[in-house]
Amino acid sequence: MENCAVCGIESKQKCSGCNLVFYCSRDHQVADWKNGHKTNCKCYDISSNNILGRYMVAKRDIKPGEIILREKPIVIGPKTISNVMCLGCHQLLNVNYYKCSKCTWPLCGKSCETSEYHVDECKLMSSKNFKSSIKEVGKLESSYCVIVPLRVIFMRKNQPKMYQQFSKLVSHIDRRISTKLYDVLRANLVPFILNFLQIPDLTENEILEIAGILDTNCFEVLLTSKKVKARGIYYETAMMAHECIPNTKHFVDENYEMKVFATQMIKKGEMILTSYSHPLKTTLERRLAINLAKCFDCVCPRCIDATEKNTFSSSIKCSTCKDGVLTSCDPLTNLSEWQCIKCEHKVSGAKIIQLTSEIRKSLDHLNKRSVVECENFIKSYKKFLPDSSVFMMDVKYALCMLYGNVDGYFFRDLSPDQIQRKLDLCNQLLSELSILEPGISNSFLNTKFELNVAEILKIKSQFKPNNETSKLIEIHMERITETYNLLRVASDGKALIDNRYKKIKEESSL
Ligand SMILES: C[S@@+](CC[C@H](N)C(=O)[O-])C[C@H]1O[C@@H](n2cnc3c(N)ncnc32)[C@H](O)[C@@H]1O
Repeated sequence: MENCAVCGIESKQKCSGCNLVFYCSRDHQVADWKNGHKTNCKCYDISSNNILGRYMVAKRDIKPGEIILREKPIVIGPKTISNVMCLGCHQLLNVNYYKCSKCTWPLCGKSCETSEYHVDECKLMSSKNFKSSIKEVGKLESSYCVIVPLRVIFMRKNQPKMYQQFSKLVSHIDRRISTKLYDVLRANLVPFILNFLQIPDLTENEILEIAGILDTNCFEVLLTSKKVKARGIYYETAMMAHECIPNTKHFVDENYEMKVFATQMIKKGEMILTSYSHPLKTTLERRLAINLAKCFDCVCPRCIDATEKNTFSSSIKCSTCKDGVLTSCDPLTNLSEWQCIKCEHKVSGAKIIQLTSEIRKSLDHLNKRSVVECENFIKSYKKFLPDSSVFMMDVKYALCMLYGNVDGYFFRDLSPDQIQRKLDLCNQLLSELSILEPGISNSFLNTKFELNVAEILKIKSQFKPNNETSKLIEIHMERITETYNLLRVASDGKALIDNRYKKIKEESSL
């Protein structure tokens, strides 16, 4: 029993937000909320050290699936280089887009001329007689690089407190300033804001600092159902430090609200971590991308371990003994030699980089909607890549989703061999994902969902309906429902999941 935070008497009820403060009654809870608990009601603290800067730490044990925080962006808009998009609602546009009648930037329609995101920039640009040079869709446009910095500059004037918060974020400008991208920004973004828009009381350094903060801290805002592909600053979310095997996942909902949830148990005092990269990239790829985008060298437990927790997910098969796999002799040095764990044959780092970049290119061009192409990829690369390679896992994940869900491979079309193939792929993937993306990540849940789908299809294809098979199907259906409920919490594409769930429910009751 704890004491009520307001009157001190013994109380059982605790705040369901932070689980840390107790109240004797609803009235005292409401009073405390108004009195300041609203801003303190968090399950995390922000700490800092010399290496990470600020980072998030759990104030109490956080269970898998628990929402750690929700927040709206302090600024949102197009990426530095973007496909043609509406500056009002941020959806990608097709050929017949509308041009703002005042500033001529592409919009989805007249209604977005007065969108809260667009009005300030529209007023300023039209007063300067700006004409957008964007002509065609399907091309990446660099002129979008001015929009988010401009929105931050408006924040500086209209919401000074928020801007103060924004300016405390890291920019790594010292490292960025000598890059090609910042040469381009200095030559285009800076004169546009200072000379063309003539915004007063602003220097070149301040503009580049804003760009640096955006590049270091923005999250991708991806809403597949609404065709939105933008970036935004989520202040609290940005406090999470990086590890390549994180303990959280996040997604942005249709109101641009960020939700961060725990994928594993996070014990009191442990860091709350996100990944700035992708789990299905090799160590070299992840470390290079993080260095470029976030300006630090990752030395997390996955990166320093050449075997990546015995998954060998960045490894290449040894062409000498054909039995072992090659791992880097020093995973923190890009050009380090690689050596076979069985025959000790050595290969230069340059050769490994060349081979993996060729495989990456081939994967980037692969049509992941085609079962045949995905199966062919696996066949062709089997001689170079172990089953647990990130490239293989990527394609296997696509296949797990394709069997049963696409034209020519719907439930009724699958042969017993194809059902078994789906089952094997799901099982292989789950054992690897449980190490590289443990807990309730989207890919783990989707694979688990599809594994139980395959189990039901197998039972139905092998046995005549009877009490025993009905019971087995029921067990798998229960597991599917459990996974479906978690998936609905953990992702934004709810319609797609609902559809998959409806289909298997119908199939299992036939
Ligand atoms: C999105 S910010 C995180 C918040 C930031 N630490 C702050 O104080 O505002 C990303 C930056 O945090 C630091 N950081 C995060 N994770 C790190 C890690 N694992 N190792 C080193 N630096 C890290 C790097 O400076 C990185 O560019």
